[in-house]
Amino acid sequence: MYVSHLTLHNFRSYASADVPLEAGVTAFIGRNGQGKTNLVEAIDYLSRLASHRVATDAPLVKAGCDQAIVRAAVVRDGRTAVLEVELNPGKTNRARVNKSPLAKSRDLVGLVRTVVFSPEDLTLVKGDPSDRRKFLDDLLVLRTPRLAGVRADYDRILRQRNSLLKTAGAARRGSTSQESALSTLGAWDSHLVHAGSELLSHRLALVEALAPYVGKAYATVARGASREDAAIDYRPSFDLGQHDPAALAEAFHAELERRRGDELDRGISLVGPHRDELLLSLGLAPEAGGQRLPVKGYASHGESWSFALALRLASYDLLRSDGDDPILILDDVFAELDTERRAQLAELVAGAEQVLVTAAVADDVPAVLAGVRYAVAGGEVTRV
Ligand SMILES: Nc1ncnc2c1ncn2[C@@H]1O[C@H](COP(=O)(O)OP(=O)(O)OP(=O)(O)O)[C@@H](O)[C@H]1O
Repeated sequence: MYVSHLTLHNFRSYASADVPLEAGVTAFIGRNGQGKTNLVEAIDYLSRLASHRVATDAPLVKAGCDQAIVRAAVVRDGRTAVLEVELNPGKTNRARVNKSPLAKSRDLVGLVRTVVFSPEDLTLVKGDPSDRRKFLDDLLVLRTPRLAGVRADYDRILRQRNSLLKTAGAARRGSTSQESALSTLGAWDSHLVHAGSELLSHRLALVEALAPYVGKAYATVARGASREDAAIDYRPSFDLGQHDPAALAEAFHAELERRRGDELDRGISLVGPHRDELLLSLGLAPEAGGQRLPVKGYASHGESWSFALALRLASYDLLRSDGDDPILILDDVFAELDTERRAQLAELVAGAEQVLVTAAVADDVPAVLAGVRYAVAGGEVTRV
């Protein structure tokens, strides 16, 4: 799949932009703050309806405007579809495919699939567990767009349940009647278990599918490493028992019952996929003891970068194994890497159907990624 045309209206720094694109490599080159990332961010936004840089839509709309539009012609198996999203911060976003409105903008998710490498990727390794859960859930939704709804439901249920726990906990401490809050809590337990077990079972399957690709990618990116060195393991917040959905739901429910007192005391939900962790580990060489150590807190800066790249490359390989080449976006990433990792990454991605690169300095883009070049300056995008 590749984007053959990108049009922006009031998106980030662009009042308007019209950029024809091709399959293969395209690099956007320009000094800092000229709007290179804004272009690739727009394409990434179409794939997930979220940005890799900000958590809300407001910063994506040009300052002083109410609405932004991102439109892209996407070619897949020789057929072109025009995808469009209208961002209306504080109001409902709207999406269209070939000018026909979709019932929900969320229905657009997955029609174009991107894998983004960016300097922020180091937080996958060094950041909080929530960064790694988000990595898993973003990938889940790209592979199974229906899960965007399950994920949103789970977050909504969690917020409602947390506020109920606060109310019921306060009533308990104040010795006032908490009966009605507790009976409502029972209903929210069922909702949480229903959405949570579905999310959990898909995450477990995803980690199992992704793990071999992570090992392979790490061995390619980190010199001298073998494919057994890098591992990912899913660490749930309760003992799962069997992994089939019914057994997961039962174990989840039982744990909620068991932790009821703690949850009321603390006024938050302590069990469920929002408390799980994706553990990243590296094996030490046999002469250094051979045991596995978590990456966070132990790995060197270079090893951490290699792991972050391996997670992105593994995502790309997994999405490809589903039968469709995702669009690769390398946003400002070469400046972060040493010459050797730069060359390795470039070689690995050079054959992808479409690779979009941003860089402040043309020389930072390895020669193997020679392709179409655009200069980005002062809001103008010019082919060079
Ligand atoms: N909502 C917005 N409205 C207007 N301008 C914005 C908005 N969001 C970001 N900008 C501007 O866009 C510019 C940043 O663009 P972008 O992140 O694409 O830069 P870049 O060319 O990738 O730079 P770098 O090489 O530093 O990463 C900044 O000047 C910023 O002020």
